[in-house]
Order: sequence, then structure tokens, then C-alpha cells
Amino acid sequence: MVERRQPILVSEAVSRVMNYAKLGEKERVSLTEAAGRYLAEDLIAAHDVPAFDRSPYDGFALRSVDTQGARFDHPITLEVVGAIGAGFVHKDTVEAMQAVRVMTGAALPSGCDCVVKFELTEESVDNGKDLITIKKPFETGENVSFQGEDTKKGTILAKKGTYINPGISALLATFGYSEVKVAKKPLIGVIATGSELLEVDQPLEDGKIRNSNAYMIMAQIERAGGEVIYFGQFSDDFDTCFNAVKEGLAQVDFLITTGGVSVGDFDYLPAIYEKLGATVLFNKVAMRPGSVTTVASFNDQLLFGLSGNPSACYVGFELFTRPVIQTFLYNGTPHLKHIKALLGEDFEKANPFTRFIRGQLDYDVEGRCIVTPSGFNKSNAVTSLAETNVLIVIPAKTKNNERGSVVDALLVEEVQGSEWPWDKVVLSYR
Ligand SMILES: Nc1nc2c(c(=O)[nH]1)N[C@H]1C(S)=C(S)[C@@H](COP(=O)(O)OP(=O)(O)OC[C@H]3O[C@@H](n4cnc5c(N)ncnc54)[C@H](O)[C@@H]3O)O[C@H]1N2
Ligand code: MOO
Ligand SMILES: [Mg+2]
Repeated sequence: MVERRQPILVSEAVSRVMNYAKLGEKERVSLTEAAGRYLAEDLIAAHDVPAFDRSPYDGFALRSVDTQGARFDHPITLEVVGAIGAGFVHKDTVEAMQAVRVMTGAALPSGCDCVVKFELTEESVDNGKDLITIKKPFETGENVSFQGEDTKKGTILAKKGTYINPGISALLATFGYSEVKVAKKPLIGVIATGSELLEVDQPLEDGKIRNSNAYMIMAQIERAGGEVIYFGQFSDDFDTCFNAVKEGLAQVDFLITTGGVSVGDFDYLPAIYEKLGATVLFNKVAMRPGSVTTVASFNDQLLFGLSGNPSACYVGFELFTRPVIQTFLYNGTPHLKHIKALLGEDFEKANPFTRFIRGQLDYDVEGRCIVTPSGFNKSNAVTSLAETNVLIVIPAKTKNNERGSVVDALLVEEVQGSEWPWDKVVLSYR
């Protein structure tokens, strides 16, 4: 007799998995290696930026008070008493009717309170003295980049768990971090099961397919911020798969398998969990694709039994594995980014389960988000995944969802994500 599985709501399944999510360790890496990693500590401004008042232009620093009354027909003349490029400091205090030639980024000489661009001055030499004339008045503070105008010492600039994008790298360098404390990447093992699987470089044979899921999952792990250890593909043989899972588990933080989780004669994962003594958190979720997704816990590890069907495997990873990886990396918003969007075409099919349709996000001329299903969208589809950057949520039992209607959508390529989208995203029903 075939086993009858009891489906649970997607939100309930995610919450069961998240009960086992854990924070990872920290490690120090060089600033160069930190790009693309996640901060393990808040990034706090160690000093004001800029750290001193400076010139934003190539020109002359002077005292605004000296320019009062200057007009086109009544120019005033100042003596140029020094010249500094960026990186240098003019040592004397500038006195009345004096100016200092300053380049962009140079510290504002003491006594000066404004900068006049070269283009607004006329230069001359008289009796060996360098002079400039100015034909309009300037205000105090004009053309000055003030100390702390970019940020003040002590400001929290990025929270721990933030993805280190090029801007964060610039900030880390600004504050002198030659080494950065980042979240250690979780090590995630990948095992593909199935006697039908050919290696990628093997020619096609009758009844066989190339193993695409392993490569898809490895790329998903990397996109989610994890590190992959690939254990290979194994035929549907209980002992072979059991040993692969057992040995794999000993080396990783989390383990993903693909295939063999349903009720078929050669679907050995349920029996493997049993022999291992793992606790199955669920083995049926009210979602399509990916209803067979099974997650089990073993000691403090999680085993993700993703479906063999490519689209189901993809969706299972994004909904259940991604937030666990992102939590490990200290991201407080570990789930897929949730948005509301307009459906780009009619979607007629109804399903007893909530559907996560692979689609593409685009913007119309008014700037609205439009999400459109990507072609062939069955659970066993592989081609539609190539153009997927969003999962469109179609509520259970609804049909004739019309083009232009507002739907929930989850962005798979957005780094920072959502905190807990499931209260807002429509729930699944049996
Ligand atoms: N009687 C029932 N049959 C099935 C049910 C059910 O509830 N009752 N569920 C169906 C659903 S839903 C799905 S999804 C699949 C899940 O199957 P498994 O996770 O057990 O995966 P397999 O049986 O091993 O393979 C399914 C399918 O995927 C292909 N596959 C497997 N591995 C890979 C890979 N690495 N790369 C690419 N493609 C892969 C495999 O050849 C099969 O075509 O079960 C339904 N059946
Ligand atoms: O798990 Mo299956 O994908 O619902 O088709
Ligand atoms: Mg199967």
C-alpha cells in the first residue's frame, strides 16, 4: 500500500525548518576576499568622513570676508601665498587679502572658509607676487566639503549580515579594515540520486538523462552565499545511497539530496532517514512544484531532500534551504524578497496547492513591476528555469487569474531578502 502523506502549509514547513536554522561562525579574511561575503559585525564609522574640511575643486582657498563688495566692475585682488595638492597641508594661517592655491581634496588651510574655482579668477604676477582677482563675493562655507558631511564617527553604516557589495568594500577600506570579520560560509554537501543519471560529459542513452540538478543546486548554493562540497551522483541502490548520505553528513553543515523522496519503488530517501535515525520535519508540502520536498534533522544538521524534478528541486531550495544559509550568514532578512506585482499574462490553471510559478520580473513605462510566467512551467521543466528571476505565487484553488491582477512574487536574485514574508504571501490550502 502506498504511503499517504499529509501535506502541511508552506508557511508551517518553512517555520519548522527555521527552528533548526543556526548562526554560523566568524572568520577573518582580507579586504579583497571580503567582497561578496557577509559582514559578521556591524560596520561603524571609526571617524568622521571626510576627516577634515577640504576643497571639492581645483581653485583658491580664501576668506569670504575679503570678497565682500567684489563686483564685475569692482574686482578685488588677493595675494597667493602658497599652493597645495591633495594630501598636503598649508602650514600657516591665511591672513587678510591672502589666498592659497588648492587642488581638489586638499585640506582647507586654516583661516580660509571658502574656495573659488580657477575658472572664476584671473591670475597675474606683479613685482614677483602671485595675484588673483575676483569679481563676485563668496559666502562662508561656499565650496567646502565639511568634516563629517558624508558620515559622522559612530554611525552604524551597515548591520551585521549585510552582503559586502562594492560600496561596503569602499567603506571598509575607508575605515582601515585590511582584514574583515565575515560570516563563515556554511559547507553544504550535494548528492544526486537516480539510476537514470548520466554524467554531464556522457552521450545520451535511451531512458537516461544528464544530471542537471546537481549543477543547478551548486549554483543556487553559491548564489545564496554557501560553499559547496559535491559528493557525486549515485544509482538508486539503498546501501549505496545510505552510505553516501552518512559519509557526506560527517563532512558538512547541511546536506542536500535530489531525487528519491517520493513514493516510488526506488525512492530510498524516506528509508534512509529512518535507518539514520533522523527526524523528518515534513515530507509533503501544500505547494506546487516541490510538494514532495522533505526536510529532516539529524543532530544539529539538516538534510534537505529535494525533489528530482528540476523545477520542484529549484523551488524547494529557494523556499527552504536559502533562508537557512542566509541565517547562517547573519542576515536578519533571510527569506526571498517579497513584492507585490502585476501578472503579465492570464494564468488560468487551478491547483489544490499554492503554486510557485517560475517567471520573469520586468517594469512597464509607469515603473510598475510586471511578472510573467516563463514558458513551459511543469514540475519537471528545466528550460523555464533559465529565465527565472521571480517565483509568482498563485493561491491554491484560484483559477482565471487575469493579466494585470495583483499577485505576490518572490525575487530569487535579490540578495538582502525579506524578514518573514509568509504572513503576507497568501497561504496554501489543502
Ligand atoms: N504515485 C505518486 N507519484 C509521484 C508523486 C506522488 O505523490 N505519488 N509525486 C510526484 C511529484 S509531485 C514529484 S515532484 C516527483 C518527485 O520525485 P522524486 O523526488 O522521488 O524524484 P525521482 O523519482 O528520483 O525523479 C523524478 C524525476 O526527476 C528526474 N531527475 C531526478 N534526478 C535528476 C537530476 N539530478 N537531474 C535532472 N533530473 C532529475 C527523474 O529522471 C524523474 O524524471 O514524483 C512524482 N511522482
Ligand atoms: O513535488 Mo511535485 O513538483 O509537486 O510536481
Ligand atoms: Mg521518485
